[in-house]
Amino acid sequence: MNADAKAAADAKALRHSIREQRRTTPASQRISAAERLADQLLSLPFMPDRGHVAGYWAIDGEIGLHAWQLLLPPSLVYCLPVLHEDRLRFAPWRPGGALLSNRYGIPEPDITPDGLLAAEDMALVVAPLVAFDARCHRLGMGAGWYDRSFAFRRERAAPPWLVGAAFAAQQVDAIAAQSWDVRMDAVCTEQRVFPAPPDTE
Ligand SMILES: Nc1nc2c(c(=O)[nH]1)N(C=O)[C@@H](CNc1ccc(C(=O)N[C@@H](CCC(=O)O)C(=O)O)cc1)CN2
Ligand SMILES: Nc1ncnc2c1ncn2[C@@H]1O[C@H](COP(=O)(O)OP(=O)(O)OP(=O)(O)O)[C@@H](O)[C@H]1O
Repeated sequence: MNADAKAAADAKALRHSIREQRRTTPASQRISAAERLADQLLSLPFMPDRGHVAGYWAIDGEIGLHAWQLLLPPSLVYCLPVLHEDRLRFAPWRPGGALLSNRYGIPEPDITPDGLLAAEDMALVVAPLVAFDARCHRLGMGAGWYDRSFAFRRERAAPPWLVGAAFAAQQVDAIAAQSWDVRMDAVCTEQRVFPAPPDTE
C-alpha cells in the first residue's frame, strides 16, 4: 500500500471508531455538553457582533448547537449549510422555518437557489467534525464539503472564521494533514477552546 492509500485507510478506520463512540454518548451528557459548548463559542475572541454565522443541524451523535443558536444576539443571523452543486452554501434559519431533507437525510432550509449565501458571505462558520487534534486539524465525514467550500481560506485571512465543534472525547493525538485540508482557526469542545497555533507550526 502506498502512503496515500495508507493514510486514507487510517482515516476511514478512525472515522468509524469515533463515530461509533460519539453515537453512544448518553443524553444527559449531550445536553450539558451542548450548553457548555455554547459558552465556549461565545467566549471566542473573534466572535463577530453582526452579520451571518453558520452552524449545522447535528446528526449521527454530533455535539448540538441549539444552545449556542438560542444565545446569539439578535444582530447575528444564524444560518445552516445547504448542499449546492459541489459546494456548501448557507441560508438563514430560525426554529419553525421550512426545512427539506438533503441527500444525506440532513435537514436544510427550504429556500430557492437565488436566496442562498456563499461561503464567503459568512462572518463565522462552526463546522462539524469527526476528529480533531490540538493544532486544529479537522477530520470530517470524508466527502470534502467543508474543505472544498472553504479552500479560499488557504490563501486568504479570516473572515469567515472557521471553528470546529466537538466533544472533548473526539480529540486525537495528530491528524495527518492532507494537501487540501483547511485548518480551523479554533476548535471548541465542552471543556475548552483550542486556538490554532501560528501558521509556521
Ligand atoms: N450535521 C452535519 N451537517 C453537514 C455535514 C456534517 O458532517 N454534519 N457535512 C460535512 O461535510 C456536510 C454533509 N456531508 C456528509 C458526508 C457524508 C455523510 C454520511 O453520512 N455518509 C454516509 C454514507 C454516504 C451516503 O449516505 O451517501 C456514511 O458515512 O455513513 C453525511 C454528511 C454538510 N452538512
Ligand atoms: N479544495 C478541494 N478541491 C477539490 N477536491 C477537494 C478539495 N478539498 C477536498 N477535496 C476532495 O474531497 C475528498 C474528501 O476530503 P476529506 O477526506 O479531507 O474530507 P473531510 O474534511 O473529512 O469531509 P467533510 O468536509 O465533508 O466533513 C478528498 O479526497 C478530495 O478529493
